[in-house]
Amino acid sequence: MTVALHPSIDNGIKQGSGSFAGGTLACKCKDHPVKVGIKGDVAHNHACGCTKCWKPQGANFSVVAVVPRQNVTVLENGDKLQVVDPSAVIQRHACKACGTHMYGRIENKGHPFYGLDFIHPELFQEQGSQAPQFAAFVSSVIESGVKPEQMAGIRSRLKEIGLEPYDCLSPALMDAIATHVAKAKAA
Ligand SMILES: N[C@@H](CCC(=O)N[C@@H](CSCO)C(=O)NCC(=O)O)C(=O)O
Ligand SMILES: [Zn+2]
Ligand SMILES: [Zn+2]
Repeated sequence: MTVALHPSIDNGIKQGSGSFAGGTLACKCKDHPVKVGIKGDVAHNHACGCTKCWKPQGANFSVVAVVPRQNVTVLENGDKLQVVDPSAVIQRHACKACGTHMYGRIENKGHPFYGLDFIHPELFQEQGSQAPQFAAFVSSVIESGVKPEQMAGIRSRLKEIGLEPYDCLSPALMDAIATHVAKAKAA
């Protein structure tokens, strides 16, 4: 049996339509689900192995992407949201009843990714948003209980479905962070 990464990618990556206009994220509650509206498509969608990103039951990875914060609007049952860890860089607003993370927001204006919110595209009620592009924080799955000897199988399965595995973010995003830091130092 192949290793379970995440239900939305375990049967292969479904490409986005390229013209996704946005949609509605819904939490897992049957009654009074939290709904969050997203304008436009997501960017930098990736599988994330870190311990902080929300993973559906049984998954070793989350699937998480960014959108401009002004494109995110809580539509329904926002009273059920609470911040999981107020000390984290990404403030993840989760449903108190089912635990689903609805959006993660960076409040530190000096952070390289300030202005972007982190969301989980699998929660869209609509199809066609950007597909995952790479896998990040792969080694971090060990912190959630994966055995080091399972890592070769996990990395080869990620490659098999077309997600290059990285142990932090992708080179493009790491370069963007370093560029931001260099500019901040020079200023
Ligand atoms: N080994 C740690 C890594 C946690 C981590 O740094 N996660 C990244 C990526 S989250 C989405 O890509 C991050 O930026 N975290 C900031 C935050 O979570 O506030 C672990 O696994 O816990
Ligand atoms: Zn819920
Ligand atoms: Zn993460």
